[in-house]
Amino acid sequence: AQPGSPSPVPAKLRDLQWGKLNFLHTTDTHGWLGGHLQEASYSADWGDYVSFVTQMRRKAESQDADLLVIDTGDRVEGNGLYDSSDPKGKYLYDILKQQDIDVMSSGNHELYKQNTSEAEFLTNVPNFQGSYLASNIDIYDPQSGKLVALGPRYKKFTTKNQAIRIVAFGFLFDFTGNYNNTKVQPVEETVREDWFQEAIRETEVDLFLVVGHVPLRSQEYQAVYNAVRRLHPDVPIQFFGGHLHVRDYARYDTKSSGLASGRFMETIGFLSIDNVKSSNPVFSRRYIDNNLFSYHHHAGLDEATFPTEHGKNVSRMIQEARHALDLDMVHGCAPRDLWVSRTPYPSSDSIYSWLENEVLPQSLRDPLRNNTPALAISNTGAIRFDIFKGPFTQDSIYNMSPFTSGFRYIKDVPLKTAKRLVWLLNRETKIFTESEHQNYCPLGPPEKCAHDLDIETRRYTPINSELKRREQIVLSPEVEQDPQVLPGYTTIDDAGNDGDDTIHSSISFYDVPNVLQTLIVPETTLSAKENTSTEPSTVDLVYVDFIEPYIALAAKFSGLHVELPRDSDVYMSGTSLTELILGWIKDNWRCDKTFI
Ligand SMILES: Nc1ccn([C@@H]2O[C@H](COP(=O)(O)O)[C@@H](O)[C@H]2O)c(=O)n1
Repeated sequence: AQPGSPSPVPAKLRDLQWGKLNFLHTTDTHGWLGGHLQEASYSADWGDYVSFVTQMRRKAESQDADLLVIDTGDRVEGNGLYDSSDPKGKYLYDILKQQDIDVMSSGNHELYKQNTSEAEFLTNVPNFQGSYLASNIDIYDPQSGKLVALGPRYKKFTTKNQAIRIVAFGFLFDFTGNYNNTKVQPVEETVREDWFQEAIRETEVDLFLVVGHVPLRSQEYQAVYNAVRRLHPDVPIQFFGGHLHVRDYARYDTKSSGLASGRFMETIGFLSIDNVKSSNPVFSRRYIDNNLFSYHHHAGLDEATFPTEHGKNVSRMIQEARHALDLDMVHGCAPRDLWVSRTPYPSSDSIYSWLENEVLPQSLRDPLRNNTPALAISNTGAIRFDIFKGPFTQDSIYNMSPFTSGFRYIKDVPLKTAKRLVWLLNRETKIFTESEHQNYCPLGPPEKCAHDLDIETRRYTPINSELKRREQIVLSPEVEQDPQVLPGYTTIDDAGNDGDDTIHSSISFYDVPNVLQTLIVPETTLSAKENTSTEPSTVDLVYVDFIEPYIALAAKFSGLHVELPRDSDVYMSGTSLTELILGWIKDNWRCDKTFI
C-alpha cells in the first residue's frame, strides 16, 4: 500500500471457493493503481495486487489448478496518476504492465480521445502482446494511416495444469462516443463476421471465455451468448464484464455465467469453475475488497510472507510517480463530506447541490459576456467521486473531476426554452431512444445507469424501453451500525447475497439526474421589470462541451432552432470544469488547525 494510506480494519470474511479453473478480475480501474488513500477498505495498490496474483498462482499450482487474470478496460481517466501527467499516462502504462494479465480488452475511455487510443495501440497492446484482444475495435494506424485491428480478434489457448482448451474474445459495448481515429463495430454485427463464425465453430474447446467492457445484462452479451449457444448447447461460457461500475454476477444458464467487478480498484473479482469438462460445471464467485487484510487472508499468508519483491518494486514505482506528480499537494480542506450518490439530491451533502449553489454561481462568468445572465448545465457523469472532509489534494481533484472539458454557450436563449431543454435532458428516454448517440447513460454516472437498469433487482430493463422515471429511491435502508461491521458493498446478484468477501453494513444509494443546472443572474443585469420576478427573459445557455451532441438533440425537441457547433461559441476560453472547481476550492476551503 502507499505510504499514508489507512491500514485495513479487520473484518469478518467469507472464504474463496477454489475450483480447478480460477480467475481474478479487475475492471474500470480508471488509473486508481495507487489504491484509495482515504478509504481503508480499498487501500491496497497495484503492487499489492501483483503480489496477490503471484501468491494466488502459487496456491493454484499447489492444487494442480489453473488461475487466469483478466482486465476488462477503462484503465485510464479518473485519477491523478493518469490524468495529471504530461503526456497523460506518462507513468501509468509502465506500472500497469507489471501485472501478469492473461486476457484483457479495451474500455470506452481508451477511445474518447485520439492520443489515448494511440497510446493504447502503440504502448499497451504491445506491452500485453498475446493477452490483449480487440474483437470489435479498429484504429487508424498513426504511422501508416491504414485502418487496422486494435489487437488480435480472439485467441485459442490451453491452460497449463488442467489442459482446459479455451477460445477467448475481447469486446467493447456498442460505444459511439469514440474519436474518429477508431471504429467500434456493434457487437451484434461482429458476431456475424466470418472470422467470429469460424472461431465459434471450433470443436476442440472446453470453454468459451468472453471478456469485455460490456454490461453483463446487455443486448451485446445476449448476442454473443446466442451465437455461441446456437452451435454449442453444452460448452460452458464464462463472461467477464464492466462499464457500469457495479459488482454483479449473472447466471445465463446452468453452464454459463458472467462476473462484473466494480470500479476504481475497489474490487478484485474472483470466479472459479470446477468440473469444466463435465456435464455439471460448478461456478462460484466472490468480490474481494481491495485491501491487505483480505489479500493476506485469501492467500493464507501474513505481513511478512505475503509481499513479493516484484510487488514491492511496483508499489515503489507508484510512490515515485505520485511524488513526481505532487499528488499529495494540499489545495485546501473540505469542511464536510460531499457525496455523488450516498445522499439525496438536492441536499447540503450532495456534491451536485454544492456545484449548483456555490461553485458555479460564484465562478462561472465570462468577462466577454458583460454580465449576461446564464443558465449553466453540466452532466452529472462529469463528477466521478466523492469529496471527503479534510485535506483536498492534487489527487482529489482528478478523482472527482478528471476530464478536460471546457464550456460553450448559445446566446439569447429564452429562459423558458432553456429550462425545457434541461427538463428534456433529465427526462432522457424520448431523446435517447431516437438518437444515434444512444449508449449506456451517456450523461450520468455509470452507477446511475446500473440503477436505471435495475441491476440490484437483477431485472434487465432494455434501455430502449420507456423507462418509468422514479423519484429518489433508497436502495438499501440504513441499518443499525454493528461496531464490528463497517459500511461497504452488500451486493445482491443472481447467486444471492453472499458474494462480497467482507461482511459489511449497507450504504444508501440515491438516484441523481442526468444534468445539473444553475441560473446565474448578476444583480446588475436585471431590469426593473425583471427584478420583480428575479428571472431574466433570455440567457446564455452555457454547457460543458462534452455534452454538445445532447444539447443539439434536446434543442431540436425543445423548439430551439440552432445548429451546433456553428451557433455556439467557447465560454471562458481556456478554462475547464476541473480548473474552475479547483480555483473555487483554493479560494474558499482554507485549512485551519482542525484539519492539520
Ligand atoms: N470526457 C468525458 C467522458 C465521460 N464522461 C462521463 O463519464 C460517463 C462514462 O463513464 P464510464 O466510466 O462508465 O465510461 C459518461 O456517461 C459521461 O457522463 C464525461 O463527463 N466526460
